[in-house]
Amino acid sequence: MSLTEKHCTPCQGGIDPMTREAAERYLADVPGWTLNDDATRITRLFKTGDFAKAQAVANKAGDVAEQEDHHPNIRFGYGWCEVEIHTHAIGGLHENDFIYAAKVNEAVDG
Ligand SMILES: C[C@H](O)[C@H](O)[C@H]1CNC2=NC(N)=NC(=O)C2=N1
Repeated sequence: MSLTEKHCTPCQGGIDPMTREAAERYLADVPGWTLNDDATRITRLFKTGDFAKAQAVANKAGDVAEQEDHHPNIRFGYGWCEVEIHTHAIGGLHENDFIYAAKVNEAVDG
């Protein structure tokens, strides 16, 4: 099953975040996203060209968050929007983060 066919499941903590090796395998399925230095979060920087398109990306990423009950940090400005996600409950990455990233890609890139 592809990541876009899955749904984020509630994560209450009490489990370990995924390893860097696991995260690197998932990363191959979410083009444009990068892993941070300590493998605890993933980020995608969208270059949009103007403010309205950046705001539209932020809104789409926000809509996916509410649909999936999995919430990113979003920053945007003129010509750019950065979406960053990790699983607060475990202080690192879970499959939910990659499901979220895949759905943002689908919403923004089509
Ligand atoms: C019950 C519900 O799934 C949790 O409160 C969710 C809400 N959204 C969340 N979003 C993120 N990014 N991490 C979480 O641990 C998280 N927890």
